[in-house]
Amino acid sequence: MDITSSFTALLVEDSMSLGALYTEYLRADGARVTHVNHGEDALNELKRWQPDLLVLDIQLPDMSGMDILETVQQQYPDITVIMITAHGTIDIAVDAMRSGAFDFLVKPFDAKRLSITVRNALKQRQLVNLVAKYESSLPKPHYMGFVGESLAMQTVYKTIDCVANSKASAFIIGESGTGKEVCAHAIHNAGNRHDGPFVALNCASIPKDLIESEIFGHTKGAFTGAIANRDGAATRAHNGTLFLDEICEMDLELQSKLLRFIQTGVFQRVGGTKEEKVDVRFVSATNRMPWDEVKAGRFREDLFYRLHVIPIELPPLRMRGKDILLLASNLLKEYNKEEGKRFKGISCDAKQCLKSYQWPGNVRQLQNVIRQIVVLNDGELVELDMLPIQMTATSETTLAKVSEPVQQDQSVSIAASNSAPVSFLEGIESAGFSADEHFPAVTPEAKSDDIVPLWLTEKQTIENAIALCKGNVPKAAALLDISASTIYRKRQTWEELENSLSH
Ligand SMILES: Nc1ncnc2c1ncn2[C@@H]1O[C@H](COP(=O)(O)OP(=O)(O)OP(=O)(O)O)[C@@H](O)[C@H]1O
Repeated sequence: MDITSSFTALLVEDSMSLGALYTEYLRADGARVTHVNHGEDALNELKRWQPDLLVLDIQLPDMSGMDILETVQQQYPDITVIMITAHGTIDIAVDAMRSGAFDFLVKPFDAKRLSITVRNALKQRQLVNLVAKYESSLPKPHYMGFVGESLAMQTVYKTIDCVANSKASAFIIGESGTGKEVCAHAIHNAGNRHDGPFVALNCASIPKDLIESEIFGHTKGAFTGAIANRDGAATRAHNGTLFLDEICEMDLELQSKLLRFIQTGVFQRVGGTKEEKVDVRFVSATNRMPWDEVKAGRFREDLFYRLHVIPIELPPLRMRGKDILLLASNLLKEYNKEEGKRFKGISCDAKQCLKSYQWPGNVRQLQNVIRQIVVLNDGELVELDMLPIQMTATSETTLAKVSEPVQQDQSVSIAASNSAPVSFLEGIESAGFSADEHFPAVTPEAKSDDIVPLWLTEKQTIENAIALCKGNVPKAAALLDISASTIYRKRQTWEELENSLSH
């Protein structure tokens, strides 16, 4: 609808005769007009409905028009305001324009003068609306901590916008490093709970026997080491968001306690007898296929339905097209600054390689690659030979597969078909190398004692990295191109393996 041919106006003018006259002028211009004489009445009207146009006298019997303008600017910024002023108050009218009024009219004025000002105001309003509509339809290159303007990411941003204010549980799935934690923060920050707490709990990194107390808290003496009462994540997240990362790693027994809490908002601390009630919005994430976990009996079906109300799928980086270069440029700028380097851009060859690589470790891996380039090289342009060797090898796709088993335990993780798990040797062979070129052939003389189980080799590699990083697990994880939680998970598995071997 053309706003200039039919619009609503609220006229605030204390003189009955002038009010009637201006009402006539405005009606002749196509307005549906409501006229009030007092500031208080104007504020009450604004609470009930918002006009396209507010024609506001500066001097009112009960308050200044400037006070009403201030309220309108703060609470109803979309309303276009025209001030009406007497000769003696022109300075105030100029101030009003500085405070956001569109224009002012000096009394007395005729119908034509009012009509021109109203037309201009409505045209400007129409243009502002048009620009806002156009801007909202443009791809956003940045959104709530995300960088990316691909269609796949725009869909994610739109979903987050839609669900942010809801209390419905959101369930984020995506490969490791795709930004699931960024997404959880975005849901919290974009919604009406953003002033409340955001509490994240990694279900994979907390030992099994501590996780219940981490979620629900404990009372003093509940178990050895519980020397005082302690709030859990549920209490701390009251009126905010509780982010359950790697939810599929949660112990089945605890899943049933969590289910009750999600259904009722009520829980008991470990060792406690009192029930507590909180108001929490749940956001969960996993890099596994949750339904596969349900089918395998590792994830409760009823819990799945409670948490999986709004699914949000983060696409792998290799599916995000131009976002790869957008992210790479952003990271290059950021790391340049941090490391005091002078890189200005990326060569065409290097761009090509970045675009065609499969990125099994997703954005986290891209961060590591760009960081390595910036730290290890000098120059103004990122050249092809600065990229890690596995990226520049001729068959990038296959080599990406080769690196995958080292990335993380992917036996049931989400992976596109072109990066399905392959064993290390399979990968080497399919990359066009014979396994013999890389490893001594297994001759009859080879003793079985010489062969170390793969998990032990992996354990040694990871422990070496942690030692080199002086015990800093997140740093070691970043350099190993895996998530810290993968390390914690693996530690738990090794412990279980070692226990079973020693018994
Ligand atoms: N679209 C993006 N734009 C900018 N940074 C991103 C984006 N996606 C991820 N990141 C960054 O990549 C890193 C990994 O992201 P995040 O921890 O959210 O991934 P994840 O999917 O939760 O990984 P994991 O499953 O291994 O825990 C973080 O430093 C995050 O800030």
